[in-house]
Amino acid sequence: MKTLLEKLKAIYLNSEGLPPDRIVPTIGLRTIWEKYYEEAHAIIYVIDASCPSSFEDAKSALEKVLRHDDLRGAPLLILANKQDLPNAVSSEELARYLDLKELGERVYLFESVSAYDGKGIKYAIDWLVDALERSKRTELLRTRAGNAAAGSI
Ligand SMILES: Nc1nc2c(ncn2[C@@H]2O[C@H](COP(=O)(O)OP(=O)(O)OP(=O)(O)O)[C@@H](O)[C@H]2O)c(=O)[nH]1
Repeated sequence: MKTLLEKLKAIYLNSEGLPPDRIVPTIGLRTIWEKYYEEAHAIIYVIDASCPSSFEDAKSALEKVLRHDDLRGAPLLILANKQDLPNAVSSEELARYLDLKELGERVYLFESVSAYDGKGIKYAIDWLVDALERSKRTELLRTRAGNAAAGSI
């Protein structure tokens, strides 16, 4: 995700972004995910598409995220990352592997991307921006944020 965020900065802010070899690994972030759910407008779930042995874990972690009440109605973008690697599976294949049953009415997209060469990222983020513009959840979060700001004056 960090490599991807640097690429996003590079694409959307026209800045350089850290090169991949300057990005250090995060340790133990998963335990604090839930603290952010309530305020999240969307879910971006990044999967290493070059590593099928990790798909089962990725699937159960994502299913748990999708079951969480605090994320109800949040648009879901699932990124099949590392498409620059020859063994990476496509977003369609990944969708078949994951076979998510918890999608319900949720707006979602599986997209093939590479945080290294930038493939697919603009398309995916443009899709997300559009989904957010139509999202009831975003409307609700904005109203809530507005009320909180008004209350603090
Ligand atoms: N080939 C390739 N490698 C990538 C890509 N994106 C990330 N990586 C590499 O995958 C490893 C993990 O990337 P991170 O961006 O740190 O991913 P993360 O999920 O934040 O990882 P942690 O912080 O370690 O949990 C790093 O060695 C990256 O250089 C990609 O699109 N292509």
